[in-house]
Amino acid sequence: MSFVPVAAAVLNQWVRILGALEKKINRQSFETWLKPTRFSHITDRTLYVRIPSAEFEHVGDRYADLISEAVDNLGLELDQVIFQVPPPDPNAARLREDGGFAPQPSHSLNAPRSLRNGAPTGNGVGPEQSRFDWNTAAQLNPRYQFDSFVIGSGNQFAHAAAQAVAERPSKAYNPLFVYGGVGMGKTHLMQAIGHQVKLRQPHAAISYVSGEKFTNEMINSVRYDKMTGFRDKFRTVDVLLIDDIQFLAGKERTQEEFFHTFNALHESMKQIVIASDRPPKELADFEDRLRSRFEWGLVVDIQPPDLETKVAILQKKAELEQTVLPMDVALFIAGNVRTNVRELEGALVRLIAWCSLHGVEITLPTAQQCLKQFIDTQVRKITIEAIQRAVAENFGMRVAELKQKNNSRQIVVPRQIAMYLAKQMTEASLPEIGRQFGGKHHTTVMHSIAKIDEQRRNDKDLNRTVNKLMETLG
Ligand SMILES: Nc1ncnc2c1ncn2[C@@H]1O[C@H](COP(=O)(O)OP(=O)(O)OP(=O)(O)O)[C@@H](O)[C@H]1O
Repeated sequence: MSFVPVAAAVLNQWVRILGALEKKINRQSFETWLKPTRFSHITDRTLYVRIPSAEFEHVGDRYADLISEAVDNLGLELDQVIFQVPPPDPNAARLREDGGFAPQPSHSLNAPRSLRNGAPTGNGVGPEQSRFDWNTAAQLNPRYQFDSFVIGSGNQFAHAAAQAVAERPSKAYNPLFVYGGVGMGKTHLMQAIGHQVKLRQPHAAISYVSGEKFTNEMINSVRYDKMTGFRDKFRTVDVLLIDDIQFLAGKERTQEEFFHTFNALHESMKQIVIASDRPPKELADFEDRLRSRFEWGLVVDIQPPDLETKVAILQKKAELEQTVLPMDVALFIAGNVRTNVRELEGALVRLIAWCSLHGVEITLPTAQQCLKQFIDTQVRKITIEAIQRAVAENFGMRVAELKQKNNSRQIVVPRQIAMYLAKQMTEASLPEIGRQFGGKHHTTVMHSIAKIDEQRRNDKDLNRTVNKLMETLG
C-alpha cells in the first residue's frame, strides 16, 4: 500500500514469513515457538528476529527449511535470518541507530540457504527503545484482521464497536471491554483493531499482551528490580490490547500495577481494549475500582455464532486456505461442531489435511469419514448426567436437588435449563429426560424446554448462562 512507509513494509517481512509458517506448522508449535518472536531489524539483506530467551535458539535450526521456503516463495530479498535473544539487562543496553540491537557472534546452524540464528551478549534494546518494540507489527497475528472476521448476529455489535475504536482510538469508547466464551473471536477482534490502527497510523505504538504475560512480566520485573522498565513499556503505548484479563483474578499486586497502567493511559487519552471470558461485574477477586473502570467506556459481548454464521466462517477460512468447500460439507461441519469457532476451524483444518493426504476431493462422504471420530467424541461426551453436574455446579447446588419435587424458583430455573440442555445436546427423548429428572412427566419436560427457549430471547443473563453451559459441555 503506497502510504505505508518503508519501515512498516520492512517490518512486514517477518510478519509475512510468519504468516506462511503458520500454514505449515501445527498450531501448538506455532503458538509456542514462533508467535513469541519479534521483528528486530534488517541490515544488508539480513533479517534479525528477536527471540524471548535462549530456549528459543533452536527455532532457526528447526524451521530453517520452512523459513527458506517462505523467503523464496514470498520473493523476499534476504540472504539470512538471524535469531537473537535480547540482552539480560535492558538498562545496560544501548540503542542502535536503526533501532535494532547489534548482531553478536552467533551459533552457526549450518542451516540451508544461509539461515542461521544467534544470541547477542551485549548491546541491546534499552528502555528508550520501548516505542520501537511496540511498532513491531509481528506482535499481532497477521490473520486476525477485520477482513477475515465474519459478522453474524452474535458479534455484530462487538464488531461495530471494535471498528469504531480502530477508526477513532481513544475517542470512540475507552476502554472497550469485549467479553465472550472460549474461541468466540475476542482475540481476533482486538488484534484487528491493532492492525487497523497500524495501517492508519504506522507510527502508533501498539501493544498486545495477555493477562498472563502481563502478570509474568511484572513478577520478573519485581524480582529483578526492573519495575521502571516495565512501567515505561506499558505506560507509553498508544493502544494497549490486553487479552484474558480474568487471569489477573486474585493477583493483588498485578491488579494494582494494572490499575496504575490503566489510569496513566486513560489520562493521557490512550486507547485501552480489554478482552475477558466474562463481564466486568462477574470478575470475581477483582478490586472494585478496576471493575468499575472496565465499565467506563463500552462493554460488549460476543455470543456464539448461529448456523449461518458458522457456515460463513467456514467458507471464509476455506477461502483463506484457497480451498473450495462445498455447501453441504460446510453445513455438515457447522451442524456438528457446536459453538466454539476454534473447534470449527480445527475440523476444517483436519478435513483439508486429510483430503490432501489421501489425494481425495472434499465431499460430504469424505468429510463424514474423516470427521467421524471428531464428531463422535463431541457427541459421546455429552450425557444427561454431565449436563446435570455442570448445571448444579454452575448454580452452586447438588445434582440431587435437580431431581427433587421442589418447585422453588432457585431449583426450578436450573432444572428447566438442564432439561433444555438435555434436549439440545443429547439424543434423549422427552420421556427419557423426564425419567432422569426424578420421574417428571414428558409434558413437564416439554414445558420447561419451551420456557427456556422463550426466555433465552428475552433475558440476556439467562441466555448467557445457557451459552456458557453449552460451551463448557460442548
Ligand atoms: N467471527 C469470526 N470470523 C472469523 N474467524 C473467527 C470468528 N470468530 C472466531 N474466529 C476464529 O476462531 C479462532 C478463535 O478465535 P479467538 O482466539 O479470537 O477466540 P477467543 O474468544 O479469544 O478465545 P479464548 O477465550 O479461548 O482466548 C481464531 O482462529 C479466529 O480467527
